[in-house]
Amino acid sequence: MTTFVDRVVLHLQAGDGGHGCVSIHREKFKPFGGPDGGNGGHGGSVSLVVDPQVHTLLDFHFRPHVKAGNGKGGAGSHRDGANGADLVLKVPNGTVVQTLDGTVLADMVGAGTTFEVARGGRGGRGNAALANARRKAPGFAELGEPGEKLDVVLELKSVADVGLVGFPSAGKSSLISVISAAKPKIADYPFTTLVPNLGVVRVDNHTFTVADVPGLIPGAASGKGLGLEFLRHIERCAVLVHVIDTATLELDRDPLADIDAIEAELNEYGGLADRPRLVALNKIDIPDGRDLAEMVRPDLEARGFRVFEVSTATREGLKELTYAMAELVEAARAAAPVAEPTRIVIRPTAVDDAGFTVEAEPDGSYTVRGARPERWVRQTNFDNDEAVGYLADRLARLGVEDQLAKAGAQPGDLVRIGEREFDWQPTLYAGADFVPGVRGTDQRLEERPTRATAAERLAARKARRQRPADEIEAGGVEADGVGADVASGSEDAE
Ligand SMILES: Nc1nc2c(ncn2[C@@H]2O[C@H](COP(=O)(O)OP(=O)(O)OP(=O)(O)O)[C@@H](O)[C@H]2O)c(=O)[nH]1
Ligand SMILES: [Mg+2]
Repeated sequence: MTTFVDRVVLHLQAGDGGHGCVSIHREKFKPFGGPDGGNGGHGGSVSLVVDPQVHTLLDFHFRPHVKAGNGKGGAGSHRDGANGADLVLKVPNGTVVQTLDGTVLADMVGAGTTFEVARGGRGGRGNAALANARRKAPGFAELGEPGEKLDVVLELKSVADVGLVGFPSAGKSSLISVISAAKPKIADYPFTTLVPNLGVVRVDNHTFTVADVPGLIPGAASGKGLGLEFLRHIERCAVLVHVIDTATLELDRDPLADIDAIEAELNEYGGLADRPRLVALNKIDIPDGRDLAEMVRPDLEARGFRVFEVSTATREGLKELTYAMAELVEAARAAAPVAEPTRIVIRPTAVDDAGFTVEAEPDGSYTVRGARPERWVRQTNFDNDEAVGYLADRLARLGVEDQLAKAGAQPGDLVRIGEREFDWQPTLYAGADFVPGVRGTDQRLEERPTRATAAERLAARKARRQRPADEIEAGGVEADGVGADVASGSEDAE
């Protein structure tokens, strides 16, 4: 059995970043070589790209779990880990990418359009990269970040100039097969077409695309039959053509009733009222059909439709119909902006990428939100005290501690950053990595001298600078630059 696949749920997992390595260079007679732990490789990301050769989402239906490669860990002797392999998935033109709750992430139109859906985790820096003038041999490295993991819905909305609409078996697929090179399945049972067919039609020097979509039945707009799938494809067509079966044997159907039923569904789906429409009365090669077509023609014209009597079997009337299609398509193109060129969909970066927020929760705890603090927490190996100290320094330097204090946090309060919870113990000074004790431990965990925070020291320094010149002269030599604040570096811009 064929499955209708133009909507799939994909489970994506970008690659994890490799861990950074802790290593110290060893050489004979050089017991204290420098740190030489390499960085972890970045995790591979998952991207989608529009490929004109791909027409359905069927492949994803059979393979909904998608994972990009992990980055390799760093190693000693400054060896960086390899990056994980990126994964590029080919999708049909007109694929809409949504989250499970319906937020549109990307609307992929135009060959080559690319969208990075899941970003790989960053590789952790090795201890060589974390070393600086004061922290000469870090006893820790950063962890690799986990890759993004998310579920998305891919939905195909065909992009065609003309959409053929009509009841099942009206002859839509037959029509596209005779006016274009498309060779869809044609059969005398309803719902033969399950996946939309696109055809390219050339009339003189005009070229346009036509979409043959599944048949429509009353109730389609509320999901009956293949209704919504059908309507989704019509949404992007500039021109609609009603294909009507004039020779149906069903007693309760006639061309006027069919058009009413389909218009009612289009109307209920909404947003399609402005599309120009044509009516193709099909199967006039059958005598009863021709009679009926001639009978209803005046009624349809009275309603404002341009009517064409056609037969896909004998090809009668097709030339006039395709000319009229071309005319409407040209008019629609003239009215609409130029077709979108190939473009790259840029992932919207989180607004607060640079900053962070501190929020007091009703239960008395505090939550810190922000891309950087959350990433730093993910990169921290909590089994290593030195790494934890380094995290504390970074957070203090970013101003997280000051904001927590401002928000009213008291020592011992619960603070949440990303997926971690901490008992808040204010770090009393930042940039304190200059007293290496035992490797992998942080001295500050044992002793907590009461000293000014980084911000307080900065303010004090500014105040000193701003003192009038004469006062400084009178006051003698200023001990500028000497004091606790030498330590606050800026090596962690990242
Ligand atoms: N006699 C005659 N039969 C036709 C004509 N056009 C289509 N048919 C027949 O009508 C039947 C249905 O045709 P399709 O083209 O599959 O109809 P459809 O509208 O695509 O149907 P669904 O895909 O089920 O929605 C087939 O048996 C065709 O051979 C025509 O002009 N004359
Ligand atoms: Mg069909």
